[in-house]
Amino acid sequence: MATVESTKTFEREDPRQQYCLQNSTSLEKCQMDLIENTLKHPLAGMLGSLDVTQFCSNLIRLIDARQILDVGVYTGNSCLAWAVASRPEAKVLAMDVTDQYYAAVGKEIVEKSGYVSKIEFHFQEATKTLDGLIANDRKSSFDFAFIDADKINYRNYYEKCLQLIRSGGIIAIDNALWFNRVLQQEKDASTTAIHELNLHIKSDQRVYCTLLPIGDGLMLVFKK
Ligand SMILES: C[S@@+](CC[C@H](N)C(=O)[O-])C[C@H]1O[C@@H](n2cnc3c(N)ncnc32)[C@H](O)[C@@H]1O
Repeated sequence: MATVESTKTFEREDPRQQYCLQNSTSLEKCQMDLIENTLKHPLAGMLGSLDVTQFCSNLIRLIDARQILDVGVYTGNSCLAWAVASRPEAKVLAMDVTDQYYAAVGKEIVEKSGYVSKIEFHFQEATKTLDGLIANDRKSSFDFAFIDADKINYRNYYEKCLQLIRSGGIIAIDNALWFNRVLQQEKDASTTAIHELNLHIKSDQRVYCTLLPIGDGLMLVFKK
């Protein structure tokens, strides 16, 4: 097993963060290989924070999630992590508007990892994939959802995932602090979308929530 290393600049530069990662469960070699390959990609900043990926893997283990939604594949870091963390018969439905990053960086590693049969990829607009699942009677049939795609659509992803998740299931929303921009007075469109979703979730009577300051902020939503 490879040791957990940091991926984001703010993780690499913070000794406290380093210590936490070094004393958390290690990732499998296929995950570390995928991370290393992704760090060479020009858009490596899109790679999920390691502490978030690691923590969500343990949530998946905790609730024994078997039907998992992954909104935003990029090179495959998050969907591979959910496939590793879940039991062999579990399925991860991974969606992205494009397969270009996955095809160029992650595909070969994921296909050799032994976990690829657990992942079903849908490369099109994520709202279309989620609407298709809702129309196909998959409401309340998923245990865990990870939202990490375009921020402007976060509210749409949240509402659709909430329909698809069962009572007692979890929705994890990444980048909930958006590099602390949610704290600033002036907000661009993505920051406003994230901030308004945080406020909406906080007052949403259908769920309990905790906004954690790990990675770039992780909003955890527990469906009542
Ligand atoms: C931050 S990256 C995902 C990172 C990944 N979850 C990880 O852990 O490394 C965001 C991804 O969302 C995808 N995306 C952007 N707009 C989208 C849309 N409308 N529908 C689906 N995916 C979209 C991008 O192509 C990109 O791959």
